[in-house]
Amino acid sequence: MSEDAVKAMKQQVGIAAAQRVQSGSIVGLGTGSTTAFAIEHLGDRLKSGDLKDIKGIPTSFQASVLAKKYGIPLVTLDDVEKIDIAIDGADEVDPNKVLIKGGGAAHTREKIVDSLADVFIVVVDSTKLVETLGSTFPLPVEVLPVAVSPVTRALEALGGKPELRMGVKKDGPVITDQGNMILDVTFGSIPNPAEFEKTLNNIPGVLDNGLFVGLADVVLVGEIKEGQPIVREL
Ligand SMILES: O=C(CO)[C@H](O)[C@H](O)COP(=O)(O)O
Repeated sequence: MSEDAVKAMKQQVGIAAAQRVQSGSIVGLGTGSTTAFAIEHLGDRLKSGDLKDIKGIPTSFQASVLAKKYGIPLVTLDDVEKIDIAIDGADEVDPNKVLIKGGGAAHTREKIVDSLADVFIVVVDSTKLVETLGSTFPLPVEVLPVAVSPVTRALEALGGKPELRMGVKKDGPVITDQGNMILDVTFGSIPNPAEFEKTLNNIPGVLDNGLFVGLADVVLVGEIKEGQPIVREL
């Protein structure tokens, strides 16, 4: 599939999710290129007056920068008791709406925000749909820098092949918004994600992993049909 086609699907699905936000809502703002289209569209709706009085809770510096660019007022988790709706992308989605996230190294904060939302909408293009999790994308695990070596060994003992994520246009490892590091772990497949999510998070030094189990309420999928981007619900 061409880059332009993937971008068109991401844009369409981002816009579709932003259309579901109602005035007065507290909105969790996810991270990534698909959510960026949703944030932009929320800004457009605020500007046109179609949407009023929303407040965003960003899941990363990226989301916060985009929200400011598009005029979305921001609040923190200390300011609100609940989040009405969260919109976030994913790297893999299985038929049970279980996700792998963390391609943007933001999954720890994303899980906090997405799990607090009354409605969590996942926005993906059709290339993200898989039968078995872990088959196309390694599982990101956020790790305290001092624990990278022991956590690497623990992940290997669980059958994974961990690789320290390295920066692009930066020498050395990727440092997350929280000051930690990311191990991208290839498992080949993850047949029991609910149990595995807990097993991984029990390793001392692991902050959180990219498995999102039982959190997604709605998955919107961007597809190309007869040459045009369309959106359907999984
Ligand atoms: O989990 C994420 C960031 O940590 C992203 O939502 C995920 O990587 C999808 O990104 P994109 O929309 O750019 O494909």
